[in-house]
Amino acid sequence: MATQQQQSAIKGAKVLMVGAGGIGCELLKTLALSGFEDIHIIDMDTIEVSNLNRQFLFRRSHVGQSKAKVARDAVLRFRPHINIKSYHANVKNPEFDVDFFKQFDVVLNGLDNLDARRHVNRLCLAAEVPLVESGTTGFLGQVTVHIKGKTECYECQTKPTPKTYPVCTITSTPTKFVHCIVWAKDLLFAKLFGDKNQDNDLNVRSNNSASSSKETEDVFERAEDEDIEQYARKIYDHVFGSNIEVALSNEETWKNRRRPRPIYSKEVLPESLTQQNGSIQNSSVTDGDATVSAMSSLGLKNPQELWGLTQNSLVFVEALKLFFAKRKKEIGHLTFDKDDQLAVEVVTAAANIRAESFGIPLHSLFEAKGIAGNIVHAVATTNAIVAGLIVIEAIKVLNKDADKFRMTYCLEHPSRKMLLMPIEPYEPNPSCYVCSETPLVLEINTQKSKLRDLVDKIVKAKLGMNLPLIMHGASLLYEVGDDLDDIMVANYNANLEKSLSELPSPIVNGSILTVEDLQQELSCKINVKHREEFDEEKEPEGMVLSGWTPSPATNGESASTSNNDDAVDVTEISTGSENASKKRRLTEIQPDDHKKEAENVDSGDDDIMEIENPMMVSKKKKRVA
Ligand SMILES: Nc1ncnc2c1ncn2[C@@H]1O[C@H](COP(=O)(O)OP(=O)(O)OP(=O)(O)O)[C@@H](O)[C@H]1O
Ligand SMILES: [Zn+2]
Repeated sequence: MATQQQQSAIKGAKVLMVGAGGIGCELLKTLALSGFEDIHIIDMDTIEVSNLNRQFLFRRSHVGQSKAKVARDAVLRFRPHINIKSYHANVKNPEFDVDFFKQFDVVLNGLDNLDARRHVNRLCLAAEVPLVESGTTGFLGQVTVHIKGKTECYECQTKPTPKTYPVCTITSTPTKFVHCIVWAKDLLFAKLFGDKNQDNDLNVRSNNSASSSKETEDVFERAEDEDIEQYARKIYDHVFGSNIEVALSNEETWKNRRRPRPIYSKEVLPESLTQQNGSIQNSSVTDGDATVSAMSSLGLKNPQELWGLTQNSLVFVEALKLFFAKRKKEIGHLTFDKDDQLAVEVVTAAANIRAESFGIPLHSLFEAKGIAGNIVHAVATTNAIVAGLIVIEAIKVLNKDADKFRMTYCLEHPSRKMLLMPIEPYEPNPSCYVCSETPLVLEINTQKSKLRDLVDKIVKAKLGMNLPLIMHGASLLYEVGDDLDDIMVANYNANLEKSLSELPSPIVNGSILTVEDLQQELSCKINVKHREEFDEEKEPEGMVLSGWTPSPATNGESASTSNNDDAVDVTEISTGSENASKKRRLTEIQPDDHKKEAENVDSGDDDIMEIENPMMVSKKKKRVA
């Protein structure tokens, strides 16, 4: 039960919730039932059918409507007297500036992406408003409190980078199904349907020795009048047959490895598929229809069924045929999307054929889709627990109970009989470029790299700036904004195409840049070091940003350990219980105190729990005094 003091703090508080999805729905309900009376919600999305299983404020009739508004209306039905204001908008929009954030006593995040989390972190720091950050992945959950100057900010720690695989494992020596999925998605699918000019490590040249031309043909180019099925078979034979033979010819590679088996379409498919079930002539789809499916045109119904080599080969050829017959206009512009059925079919079938070739167990479309789309199925109970923890921390923030703040992990398996693991928050990282003044160091070839490279690869991608401004000494080299006149825009555009050393105020070795984001009110300094060469494999961006040193890892343990070996380029998932218990020992918290807190969140479900990943990092820092 909340004390009198807590109750009045809750009643008088003005809170901002960002995100009205899985966590957000639970959070809004819990806030309202806990006595909060002034709640603002920002969410940019509309409701989808797939949200309904866990975002319980929404019903089928709401599909297509604003999440923020429907969530508001649903809660007002059982708490009509409170004030809830909804914004169907992106939190990165300029109207949500520092002054907007300043009106709140606390900000509560229920987001699902790093970009928006970083943005809100910066606005909370600039506005000096406490932030309670949260995330869930399946059974894993995490809640953290961030208060400027007192605790670490959301960006004090480097976030686990997406899992990557060595190129040669993907192109030549896969040993796991996930390697086949990455190959099918990032190389084959990209080559077939993506931007033709993109770099691609797939061998696309025909090794037909009869071809005399020096520039051997790109097998993936389809001649205007080429029969679609023949084209699909040609691709099949090239990527699963002759490319494997080429790889096999390098004996060194296979000395200590199992040799793959080349597979050709004629071995597994009948001579002509046109009479088969699944001929596209029989399908009734309309041109450009994004719902076309090779599975349905082949009469395959169950996505959880394990297909053999022949079925996968049929799906592969049929899906290619459908892409060229029904979605031709999109070819050349597509990127893999887990919600695009035909794309998932191509990737599943191709990954399975490759897996067969390399002696790797095959997977169903359902499983392959999960791996390709980095899908970790959401667990409603984890969201409910996390929402409860957010409210507990928000109440402590409002009561200024700094010594009671906890970051809490939801565990999958009990650790010391606890499923919720509270850790004392850490103090700010003195070398964090976001909440301290530490300069960054950028190694770059100042003669070759353009200002555009710096803006895209560093300022936007790495520093997460939204409306950047770049200054060198007194010279303004670049800025973005609505109030710029045409001459300024033309100047900045011209600057973007210049190499750094050719700019009106040349950036050379030793230059110090000031980079600012006016909306986030974030400013940082970058010390430039000229470097001639970069390692293409290790430093593919051709520049290296450093100087932002994360605090040292705990006992040499890595930043996080994946518990989902099949997760592809997804932020790695930490094995929650293990990491949290290590942290717990470090921080020497008193179990009883925190157990009480944990028990305040009535999970009602002993089976659940692990840890959420978005912020899962190992660290050893001093505790907040
Ligand atoms: N920049 C942003 N501005 C406003 N809202 C955002 C922003 N980024 C993400 N969100 C919202 O955060 C919510 C996150 O909720 P959740 O993780 O449950 O995702 P979801 O999209 O509802 O579910 P799923 O991805 O599993 O289909 C979403 O409703 C999303 O619209
Ligand atoms: Zn920080």
